[in-house]
Amino acid sequence: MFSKYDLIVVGAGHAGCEAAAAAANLGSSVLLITMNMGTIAQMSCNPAMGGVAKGQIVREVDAMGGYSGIISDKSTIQFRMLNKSKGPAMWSPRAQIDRMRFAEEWRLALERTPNVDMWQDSVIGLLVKDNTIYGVKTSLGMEIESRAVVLTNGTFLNGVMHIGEKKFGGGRTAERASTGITEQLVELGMEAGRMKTGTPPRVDGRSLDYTKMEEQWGDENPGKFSFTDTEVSTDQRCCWITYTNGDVHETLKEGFEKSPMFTGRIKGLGPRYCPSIEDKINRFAERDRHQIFVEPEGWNTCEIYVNGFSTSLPEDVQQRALQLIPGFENAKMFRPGYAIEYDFFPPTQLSLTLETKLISNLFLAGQINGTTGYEEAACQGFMAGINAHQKINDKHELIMKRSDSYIGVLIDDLVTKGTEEPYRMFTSRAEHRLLLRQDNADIRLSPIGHELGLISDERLEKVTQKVAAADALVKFTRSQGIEMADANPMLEGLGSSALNQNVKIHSLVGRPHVGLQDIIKVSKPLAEATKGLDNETIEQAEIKIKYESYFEKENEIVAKMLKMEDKEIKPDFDYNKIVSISKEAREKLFKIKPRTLGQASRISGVSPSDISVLMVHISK
Ligand SMILES: Cc1cc2nc3c(=O)[nH]c(=O)nc-3n(C[C@H](O)[C@H](O)[C@H](O)COP(=O)(O)OP(=O)(O)OC[C@H]3O[C@@H](n4cnc5c(N)ncnc54)[C@H](O)[C@@H]3O)c2cc1C
Ligand SMILES: NC(=O)c1ccc[n+]([C@@H]2O[C@H](COP(=O)([O-])OP(=O)(O)OC[C@H]3O[C@@H](n4cnc5c(N)ncnc54)[C@H](O)[C@@H]3O)[C@@H](O)[C@H]2O)c1
Repeated sequence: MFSKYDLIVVGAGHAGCEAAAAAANLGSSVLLITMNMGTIAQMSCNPAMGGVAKGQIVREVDAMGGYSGIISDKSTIQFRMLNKSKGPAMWSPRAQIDRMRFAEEWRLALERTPNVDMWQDSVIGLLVKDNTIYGVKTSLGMEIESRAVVLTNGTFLNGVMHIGEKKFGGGRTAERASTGITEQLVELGMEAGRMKTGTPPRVDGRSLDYTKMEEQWGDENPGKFSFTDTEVSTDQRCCWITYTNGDVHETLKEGFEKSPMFTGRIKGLGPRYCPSIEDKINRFAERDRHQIFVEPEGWNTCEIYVNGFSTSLPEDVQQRALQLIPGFENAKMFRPGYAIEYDFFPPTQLSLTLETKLISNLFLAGQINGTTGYEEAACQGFMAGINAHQKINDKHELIMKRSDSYIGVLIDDLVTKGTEEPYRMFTSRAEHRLLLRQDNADIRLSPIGHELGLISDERLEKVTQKVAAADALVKFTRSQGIEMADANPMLEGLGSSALNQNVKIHSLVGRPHVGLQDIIKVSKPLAEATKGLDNETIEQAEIKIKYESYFEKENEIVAKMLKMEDKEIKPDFDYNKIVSISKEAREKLFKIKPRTLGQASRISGVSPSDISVLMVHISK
C-alpha cells in the first residue's frame, strides 16, 4: 500500500510536525504517522508559546525556516515581551495561544507542504536490521519502509495517568498510550527511564467572577515571533491573576493521603521548575499564597486554563479547593488536572545530530529525550528532521554550537550531560546568552537556514539589509549631535538629568531609559534618517549602541573558547590509548563519544586534568 519513504516521522506533536516539515522542505519524501489526526500539534497543557528562554528558541527555529513561530503568530490571542525592564538578553516573547486554532494552523501548514504524507495509525515496532532502521510496524499490521525514522512519541510511551487514587493507561487525557517501542528498543540495547508531568484543571469561564481578579492585558504594542511577514495581532484577550490562600491549601492537604505523588505511586521524576500546587504547598510551606494566572484557551471558547494549579489530587478535592480561590466561588470544572508518567530515553544515547548511537538512521526528538515544553520539543524535531535528511543524502550534519544558539545549548546539554529530571530551557543554561538574544536570532541563524535551503534568497537579503541599515544608523548617531534645547524637555519627561552641552545622539542613547524612539520625536535629523526603517531595525541599532562593548567582550571570550571547543575528536578515537586519564573519564568518554574537546570538557566526571591530557593526544 505504501511505497518506500525517505523519512517516517512517528508522532505529530510539536517535535514531529517540525521534523516532518523540515525534512520535506529539504526534499525528502516524508510519511508522518500519528495516532489521531484530530490531535495534530495539540498543546497538551498550557495554551502558550514562548516565555523566558523558550521564546528565544521559537525565534531561532523561525530564523532557520521552521514553522512554530508562524503558527504561533497566526493563533496568538495575547502577546507580551517578558522582562522588558531587564537587558535585551533577557527579553523573552510569550504569547497566549488559541489552542484549537494553533492545531488547525499546523495541520493546514503540513497539508500545504509538498512531500508530506500523513497516516493515522499507531506505530508498535521498528524494522531494524544490522543495527540500521529501515521502517516501522503499525497497529493495523503494516510494515512501512523508509531510509530513516524520527521518533517523537512525547508522553505516550507506556503512559499512565493519575487522578488521586485512580490510575489509567493513556498518553494524554482521552488518548491511548503507545506500547511496543520502548520494549523493543530496550531489547536492542537502549536504556529507558521514567518521568512524570502534570496539568491543571480546566474550568468553565462562564462560572468565574472576574471582578475579583486583577486584569492582565498584553503589550500595548504587541510583537510577534516570526521574522516573516505574519501579521501582528492587535486584538487581544485579557488574562487575569488571582491567588490561592490558606483555606485553599488546607483543603488541598485533605487530599494528600490519596495523592499519587505523596503515596509513592508515581515513581518518575517531575519538572522541578513547574511544580504541582500540592508540591508548592509542601515545599514552600512558608508561603501563604501562590499566584494563579487565569488564561482563556482561545478566541471563541469559554474554557479557561488555571495556570499555576497543576494537580493530580482527587477531582473532588480539586473542585473544593478551586472554589475557595477568589473569583472561583462558583467555578464549574470542565476536566480535572492529572499527572502522567511516561518512558523516555536518556539522551546521552544520542549523537549531537539526535541520531541514536546504537541504531543507524534512527533519530529521537522531543519529550522522548527527557525534555519538557513545546518549544524544546519543536527545536529538536526541526534539527532531527534536518539531520535525518542530510544523513540519508550524504550531506553534512548540522550541529549547532552553544555560542550560536539556545538550540545548540539544549542539544549539547542533553547529549553531553544527560538529564535526570524533565529538562526545561533557561537563559542561565546559556553561558553566551548575551549573544543569543531573541532580537538577533535572524542575524545569527538565517545564513544557516539559507545554506541548507530552508530560507529563501529574498529572506536572507532582508536580514542583510537590516544589519546594514542598523549599522548605518549607529554610525549616523556617532556623528549627529543633538541640541540641549531639543533634548532637555524630553530628558526631563523620562526622568533623566538635563544636558549642559550639546552631545552626539550616540552618547544620549547610552543612557538608561533613553531610546532612539524618544530622540526621533525631538530630533529632525534623526527622524529623517530613520524614515522608512522598521521598528526592528531601529531597535537593533539601539541595542548595539547601548550594549556594544559588552557584546565585543563576549565575542572575544567566544573566539578564545572556540579554539578549544572546535578541536575535533574522531568518533572512533581510542581512549584506551591514553593511560593517564581517570577510569571514570575513560568510561564516560567512550559512552558519550564527544565530537570536540569542548564537548568532552562538559561531561561530568571528566576533569580539567583529563582534558589537558586528551588535548595533547588529539593534537598528535
Ligand atoms: C499533562 C501534560 C502537561 C504538560 N505541561 C506542559 C506545559 O504546560 N507546557 C509545556 O511547555 N509543556 C508541557 N507538557 C509537555 C509538552 O506537552 C511536551 O513537552 C510537548 O508537547 C512535547 O512535544 P512532543 O512533540 O515531544 O510530544 P507530544 O506533543 O506529546 O506529541 C506526541 C505525538 O505523538 C503521537 N504518538 C505517540 N506515540 C505514537 C505512536 N506509537 N504512533 C503514532 N503516533 C504516536 C501522539 O499521538 C502525539 O500526537 C505537558 C505534557 C503533558 C502530557
Ligand atoms: N506540567 C508540566 O509538566 C510542565 C512542565 C514544564 C512547563 N510547564 C508549563 O509550561 C508553561 C511555560 O513555562 P514557564 O515556566 O515559562 O511559564 P510561563 O510562560 O507561563 O511563565 C513565565 C513567566 O511569564 C509570566 N506569565 C505567566 N503567565 C502569564 C500570563 N497569562 N500572562 C502574562 N504573563 C504571564 C510570568 O511572569 C511567569 O513567571 C508554564 O505554564 C508551565 O505551567 C508545565
